[in-house]
Amino acid sequence: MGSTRQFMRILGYLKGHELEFGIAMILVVLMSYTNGVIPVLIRNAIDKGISAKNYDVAIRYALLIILAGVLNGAFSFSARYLLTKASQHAIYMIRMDAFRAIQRHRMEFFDKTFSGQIISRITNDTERIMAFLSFRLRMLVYSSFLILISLYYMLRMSGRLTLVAVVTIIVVVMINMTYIKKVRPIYDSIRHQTGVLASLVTGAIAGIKTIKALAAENYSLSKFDKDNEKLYSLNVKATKITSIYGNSPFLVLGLSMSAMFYYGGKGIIAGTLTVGELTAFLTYMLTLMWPLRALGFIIGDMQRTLAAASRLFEVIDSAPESVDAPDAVDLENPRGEVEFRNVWFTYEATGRTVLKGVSFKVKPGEKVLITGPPGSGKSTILKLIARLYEPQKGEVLIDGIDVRKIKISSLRKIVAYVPQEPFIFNRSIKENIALAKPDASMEEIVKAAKIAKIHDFISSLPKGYNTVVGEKGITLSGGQRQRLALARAMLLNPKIVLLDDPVSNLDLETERKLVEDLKDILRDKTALIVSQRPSLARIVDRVIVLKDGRIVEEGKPEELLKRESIFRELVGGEYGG
Ligand SMILES: Nc1ncnc2c1ncn2[C@@H]1O[C@H](COP(=O)(O)OP(=O)(O)OP(=O)(O)O)[C@@H](O)[C@H]1O
Repeated sequence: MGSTRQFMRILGYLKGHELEFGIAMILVVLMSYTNGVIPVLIRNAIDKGISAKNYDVAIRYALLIILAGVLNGAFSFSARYLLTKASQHAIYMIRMDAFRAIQRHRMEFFDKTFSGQIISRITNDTERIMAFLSFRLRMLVYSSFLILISLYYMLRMSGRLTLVAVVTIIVVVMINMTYIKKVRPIYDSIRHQTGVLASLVTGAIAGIKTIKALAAENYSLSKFDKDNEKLYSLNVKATKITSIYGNSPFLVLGLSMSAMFYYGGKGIIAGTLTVGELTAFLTYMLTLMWPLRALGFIIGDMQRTLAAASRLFEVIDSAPESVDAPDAVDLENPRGEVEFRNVWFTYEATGRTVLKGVSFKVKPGEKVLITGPPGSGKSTILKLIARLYEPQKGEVLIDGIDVRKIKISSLRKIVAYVPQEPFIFNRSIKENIALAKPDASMEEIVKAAKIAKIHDFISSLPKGYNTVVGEKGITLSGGQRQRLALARAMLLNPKIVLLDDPVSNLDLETERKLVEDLKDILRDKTALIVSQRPSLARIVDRVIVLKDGRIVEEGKPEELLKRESIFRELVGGEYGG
């Protein structure tokens, strides 16, 4: 039942190309006919032409055989073209749907799902559906009709020989289905193992500096060797099964042809069968061999195509339709006030409660430093304001409105969130800055870069804003990455800025400069900065100290430093320098 639904849903993606698909299927049926009729033509050529010594008739049938072959080729070419075109379009639509759905998914989905699995949905699973629509379905229809047409003509010639053919058909299809069942898990392991090797190589390349620095090449090599060996053994195993099962249908064919010779020969001697008819039977067996093997393969593999479809559709269906609540509002002219009211939060992936009744209020334009030991929940606070996650209990409010009631498009303009390790895409600097507003003018981009104080650096590059950064472009230093991320955040002129550890991994001098500039960058903005670095305390109005998901201290930095405080302990003697 579920399978039929998946199947119909796949076919549904052919919308707009139904005519091409329909014509292609008719052509496939015609293909089966032109192929299935050839043995009959051969029979006639022999019986009515050669045996009757009527060469004109023999030549006429020979020409008809050629015509059938030419038509078969033309039908095959057109059907393949039309089907591939229609199914490529269907796959294009499925991929778009899947990608759109993936983007709509909540952060919890990415916490729980391996990225490799998501990639596999969009690549392997769609490929499988594609193969089904363009190739397997064609083969299924072609083989089924060819078998039916052949059986029809065979039955008209000899019931006994047809019985031999039917037994052969059943045995060959069953051998191929068994083969697929046996070899499938091995091919799955091969695919998995190839993935393992690929990720080992990726890891080794990404971590090449560390590997070389630690002289860990041999360890890396022996790990690779072990997995490579596993892949080798699996391939040998698969080849063994393929050799056995790949050849046994020919043995069955040989036996059945011998049976046909036996019964057919007897028939010819008794005058109940003609030489042409026996030749036609033997030709049918040879013609059917390939379609029979394909049929076994397709039937054996059908369930997997449907499983791939159901995995893919699940990713599509489980994505929320819209992140906006029906009564969500646009927040015009925000003041920039942030408030947490008794917020409790647990990450679904681990079930750990990381915020336990957090309440605080940040006034418009106020700058707050959130500090505390590692893992105390500081970054989580920022993620809740940006609504990457939602609290299970309590409320996060902006200007007194629950963030869940603010349209996400509006929230993204008001709140700029710069994560701890901002991702730099392998594109131009211009595109990297304009991520949140791809149609931003050059003026806006330059303005944002100037605010983040990275304009001078960009201008000094030979290709300026068109310089490609990231993996295959120039490599940015830690400070430059942070500033690029800040420029990206400033582009929409947000009222609230959330900075997650902006100075981690920076050397002291770069840190000093960035902190100094942040004073300017954050002017007129509400800012929440997560950091354990004391330098940032100099530019904030207030400090919130978090420990184990609870606020344990709050106050002006200079006041906290004067008295015995956790903050003073955390900062030690570093503050003020
Ligand atoms: N996506 C996630 N899924 C599950 N657990 C998470 C996730 N993100 C963070 N955590 C866990 O939640 C706890 C709080 O994390 P958070 O990043 O908020 O702490 P933090 O105080 O910012 O830490 P640090 O200073 O080390 O960055 C940590 O124990 C962390 O391991």
